[in-house]
Order: sequence, then C-alpha cells, then structure tokens
Amino acid sequence: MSSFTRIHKILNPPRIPPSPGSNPLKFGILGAAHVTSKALLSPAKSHPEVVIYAIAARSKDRATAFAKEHGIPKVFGGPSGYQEMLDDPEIDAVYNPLPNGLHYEWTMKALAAGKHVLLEKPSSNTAEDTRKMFDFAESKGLVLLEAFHYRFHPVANRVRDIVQSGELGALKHTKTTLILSPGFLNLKGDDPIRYSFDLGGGVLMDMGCYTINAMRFFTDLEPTSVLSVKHELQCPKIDRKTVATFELSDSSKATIHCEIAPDKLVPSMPELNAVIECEKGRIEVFNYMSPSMYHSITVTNGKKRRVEKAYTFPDPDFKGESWWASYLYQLEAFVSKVKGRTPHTWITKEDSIRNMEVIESVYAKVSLAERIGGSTGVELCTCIFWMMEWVDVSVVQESA
Ligand SMILES: NC(=O)C1=CN([C@@H]2O[C@H](COP(=O)(O)OP(=O)(O)OC[C@H]3O[C@@H](n4cnc5c(N)ncnc54)[C@H](OP(=O)(O)O)[C@@H]3O)[C@@H](O)[C@H]2O)C=CC1
Ligand SMILES: O=C1OC[C@@H](O)[C@H](O)[C@H]1O
Repeated sequence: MSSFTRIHKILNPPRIPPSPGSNPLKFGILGAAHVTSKALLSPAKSHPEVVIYAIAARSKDRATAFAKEHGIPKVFGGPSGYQEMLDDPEIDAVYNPLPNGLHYEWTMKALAAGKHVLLEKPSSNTAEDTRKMFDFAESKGLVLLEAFHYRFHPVANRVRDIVQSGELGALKHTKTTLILSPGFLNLKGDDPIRYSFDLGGGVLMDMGCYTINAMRFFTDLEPTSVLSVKHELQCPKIDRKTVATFELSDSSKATIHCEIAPDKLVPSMPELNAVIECEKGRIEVFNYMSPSMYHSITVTNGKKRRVEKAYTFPDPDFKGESWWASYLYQLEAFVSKVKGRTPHTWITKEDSIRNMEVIESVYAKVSLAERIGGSTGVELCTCIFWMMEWVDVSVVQESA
C-alpha cells in the first residue's frame, strides 16, 4: 500500500459494521474526554466486533452533544450519570479516559458492575492502586488493560526484536523521549488535568509513563536504581519536564526525557524518539509513539546502515493492516482477550504495576510527593498557569 493510501485510510478509517452473529462488544464511555475520538471512536468504526453504545458525562448537555457528534445511541448525564451507565446491563466493556486521579475509583466501580475495562494510561495514581485494580479484575474474571497503545503497533515489537536478537551486541545506553507542546496538542482547555496534583497530574505521569514503559519494553530490562533526576516544576509538586537516568538490570544505563514544551511563536515540533546504543551499533527510532502515519527504525551495525518500517506484523495469520493505527491494534487485542482468543500482544498486570513503581521511584528521588492513592485525594493544587498564557515559572529541582 502506498504511503498516500495508508495515510488517507488512517484519516478516513473504513466503516466496517458488525457482521451478523459476531456478538459485538458494547462499549460505554466514562466522560466526554478529548482522547476518546482517536483512542476508541475512530478505531471502533473499523472493528466489526465493537459497538459504541453509551456515553456518560457529568453534564447531560455535554454527553448529549458528544453522543450527537459521534452517533452514540445512549446518553447518561448528571451527577449520577457515570454510575447509571455502569449499571446498564447492555454494556460489556467500559472505556475509562478520566483524569489519572479518577482511574482507580471508576475502574473499580466498572469492575464491580461486571464490565471489562480499557483503561487510559497511566493506570492510576499509585502502584498499590494498580495492583488492587488488577487483583479485583482477576477475581471477577474480567479483562483490564492499561491503554499503552504504542505497544500494540508492530514498530514497538520490531524494535524490541532487534534488541533481543543480539545482532548489535550488549546494550550500552537507551534513551526514550517524549516532548510535546500544548499548542501542538491543542491541550489548552477548561479541564487542566495535567497540572492538577489531586487529579494525578505532572508530566512524568502524563508522558513519562510512556518513556518509562518504552525503556522497559525495548530493553526487556528493569531499572535497578534511579541515578539522577532533573525536574522543572510548573507549580508545586507538578513537573512539566523530567529527565531521569537509570541503571538497568544488565548494568547498562538509560535516560528518559518527558516534557510539555512551552510554545514560542508557533507550536514546538514534537519529539517521540528512542535511541538504543549497543556495543556493535545503534537503533534510532523516529516516532515510536504514533507510528502509523510515519516512522523509521534506523539500524547502524558497524559500517552498515539500514532503515526499516514496520506497519504490519510478519505473522501472516494476524489480520492487522498497514493503515491500522496503534489504537486499532490495541482495540483488536482487547476484543480478542475478552472473547477468549489469544491477542497478538498484551500488557500484563505485573507490567502495569512495575511501570507505576518506576514512576514513583523517580518522584521519590527528588522528594516530590507521591500522588494520592484510592479515591479520596482531596489536596487541591490546580495550576492556574495552564489556563493563562504560558508563564515561565520553572523551578529546577535536581538530584544526582
Ligand atoms: N492514549 C492516548 O493517546 C492518550 C491518553 N490520554 C489519557 O486519557 C485521559 C484523559 O485525557 P484527556 O482526553 O486529555 O482529558 P480531558 O480533560 O479531555 O477529559 C477528561 C474527562 O474527565 C472527566 N472528568 C471527570 N471528573 C473530572 C474532573 N474533576 N476534572 C476534569 N475532568 C473530569 C471529564 O468528563 P465529563 O465529560 O464527564 O465532564 C473530561 O471529559 C488521561 O488519563 C490521559 O493520560 C490523553 C491523551 C492521549
Ligand atoms: O497519552 C498522551 O499522549 C500524548 C499527549 O497527548 C498526552 O498529553 C498524553 O496524555
């Protein structure tokens, strides 16, 4: 498929309605969040075993407008709207894109109502809450998945395969980066969830969770210690930039860099790259995060250099297509798991817990408070700067 056709199909995903007798999974959505369109609604159009059945929002008007815009038949709104939706027996699975600090509470409630849950990243505010959610899901025989969509795309899996093949020898240093600007992401709005402490904000939570996940996934290693951390704070306890270095379990080193970069006159260009240096060469991954539009994997082995693309999996039995976004690969895995098939890729309970533990270890290194667990976070630290023109109030906090 040509790049033009691929990109056209990504932007205009084909509508594939449920086939008769396919017993599609009926989804209910918690909150009218921005991410839902790309993470669930768009891929659902092309998934013949998914129906988007209901939306619940705190305001009935907002829920109704969202439902109308996206053709969702059932609407729940008002103060008890979320719970009423969870109580609807028609719903099989719930998508939870609430602010991080509400992931735990509403995932537990969805599981209690007997629903499978596709849960946005990071899974919750703490590793302990993450463990509780997964334990509960297991005890109820329900599927719970932390939506690290990039992990389901062939690119992440190809990069890991190259590292694991040993063709470049032992690992020396891994760097995973995610830098995005508010302007580029159109993030400004009246829900400043990324800069609210009690809602689980901070860039390490928001974007750093990917850089930590990718570091662990590409290398198949865990950090044994946090060597250094440098934060820039947007307001007390809320980082807008974090650079951390780790020692990994094979004694190689790794660096993560996550940042909500200030816009200048125009939005800054995003950086979503990884560089993995090994004894015999290096792998440079351009855009491991949203690879369906475009990506490259450049492998330098001594004097030889090759550029790989990975829009599909090599396994001919797997039905992914080159225009599939990472979110559609993810949805296919979720549906497969619920239906008792073996997904092509999965993220385990242990993996999700471990990712939160690493996030906590980075915050602990610079004595930044651990986000509040459970459902009772009450401390208010909403960062007003988010809603104003970007003001540089950086506080640099460093530990080595
Ligand atoms: N996978 C991905 O690519 C991405 C994932 N994300 C993740 O998705 C989640 C949502 O992010 P995003 O879509 O940007 O968030 P939004 O701010 O757009 O949406 C969050 C939703 O949470 C609901 N909500 C409930 N209580 C509160 C509260 N006290 N304050 C604010 N909102 C509340 C609101 O729903 P209501 O409509 O009911 O008012 C709102 O629509 C986060 O966990 C984030 O990490 C975000 C972006 C990309
Ligand atoms: O998951 C995410 O993807 C990239 C950014 O849009 C965002 O801040 C984050 O929540």
